[in-house]
Amino acid sequence: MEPSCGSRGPGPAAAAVAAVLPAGGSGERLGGATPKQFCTVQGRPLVSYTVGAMERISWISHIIVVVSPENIEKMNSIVEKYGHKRVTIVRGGVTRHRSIFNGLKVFAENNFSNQLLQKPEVVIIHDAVRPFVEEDILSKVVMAAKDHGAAGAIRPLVSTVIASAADGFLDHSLERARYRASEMPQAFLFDIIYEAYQQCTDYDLDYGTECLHLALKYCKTNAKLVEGTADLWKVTYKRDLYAAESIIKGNLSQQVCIITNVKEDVAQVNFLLHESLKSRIKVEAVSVTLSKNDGQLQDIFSGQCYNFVCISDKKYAVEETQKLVDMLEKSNTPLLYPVVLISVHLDVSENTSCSIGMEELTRIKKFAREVKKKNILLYGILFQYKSAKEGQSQSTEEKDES
Ligand SMILES: Nc1ccn([C@@H]2O[C@H](COP(=O)(O)OP(=O)(O)OP(=O)(O)O)[C@@H](O)[C@H]2O)c(=O)n1
Ligand SMILES: O=P(O)(O)OC[C@@H](O)[C@@H](O)[C@@H](O)CO
Repeated sequence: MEPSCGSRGPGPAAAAVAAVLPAGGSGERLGGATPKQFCTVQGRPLVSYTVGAMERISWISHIIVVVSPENIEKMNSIVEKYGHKRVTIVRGGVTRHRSIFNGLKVFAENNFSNQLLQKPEVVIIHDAVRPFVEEDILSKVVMAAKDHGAAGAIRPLVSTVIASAADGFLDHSLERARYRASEMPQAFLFDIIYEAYQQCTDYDLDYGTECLHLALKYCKTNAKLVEGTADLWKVTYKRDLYAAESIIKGNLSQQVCIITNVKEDVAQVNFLLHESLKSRIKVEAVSVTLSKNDGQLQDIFSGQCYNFVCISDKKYAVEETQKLVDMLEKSNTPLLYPVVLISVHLDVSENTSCSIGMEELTRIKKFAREVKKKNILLYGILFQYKSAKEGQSQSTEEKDES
């Protein structure tokens, strides 16, 4: 009798999508006492970057992180520290397949927290140690899973695959162009992959490495293969962690948060700067009143943003800048990587003497020397505008030359 492996074909456009992130391994190939998913990059556990990547996608309703029993508390503290939402932590198994199966059960059976989550139409399965996953590939595999029942990201093989004979000599080699590396993310109609796991043998669960194979073997579902990007690789060896750190640093340097107060003309500068930067780097523009919105800024700082442009029209911008530095320090953002803080002081008045502006910049320069010891690179820019009738405008820029 054909297994009841769920219906195929296009589901409702707004159908629920959930993600299961297996994070229950011990990371033997990487070495060290800490399982690789909990190794920190820029002070933040690797798994948190992957959860964050999923959280940035609004149409993923639930994120199930599957960890070994001894790491449940650690995962809970990561979720709390980094403010992860939509996350349910589930107990892992002794193999990856068993962990994934445990993650799926939370939608189908009472899990240990007795919380039954709404069953999604489509479930994404993505290794927690593949932190560089973007919405585009996730959307592609989810749409393909809706139409075909299963889908998975693939990449060209780098090395040729060969088969060795029992005597340790070459038996044959595969024609590399005909084969692909199976990567993650993968996506499935929930009923198909859940049914497949329910029919799995212990051998499958203990020695298998391929979810797409289970859907084919037990639900006769040929997964749609989707070409993925180069950064879908899995952190497996130490070198992969170094590579991940280099990519994360590169990503951080491409993010800036523009902070202004809510006054109209300053907010206008915020808008113009955002528009001019957004085509080149990832920009977040925030208009807050520093003294009133600590919470909002704390969220930004704990969001691991590493570059800030603070635009102020206050008389003494250095006090505003000091407030930001204090909040940055309170946010426990690990300043392992230089934080760039550009303090832009807009001085729109009729009879501003340049001396006041220069005094201000000198104060900022002195402050910059102090905060540089904390790995915060502070720059001050002063924009002075004379009244329109004089038709003059001056801008002076002072950098910390120390
Ligand atoms: N019992 C297991 C084993 C692995 N995984 C997870 O499956 C993903 C991919 O597996 P792999 O790279 O093999 O991780 P490890 O098993 O930890 O690595 P190793 O084989 O080197 O020990 C990882 O996120 C890992 O945490 C899991 O959830 N449960
Ligand atoms: O075998 P490992 O546990 O190292 O990693 C799991 C990988 O096999 C898996 O993530 C992809 O190959 C896609 O199935």
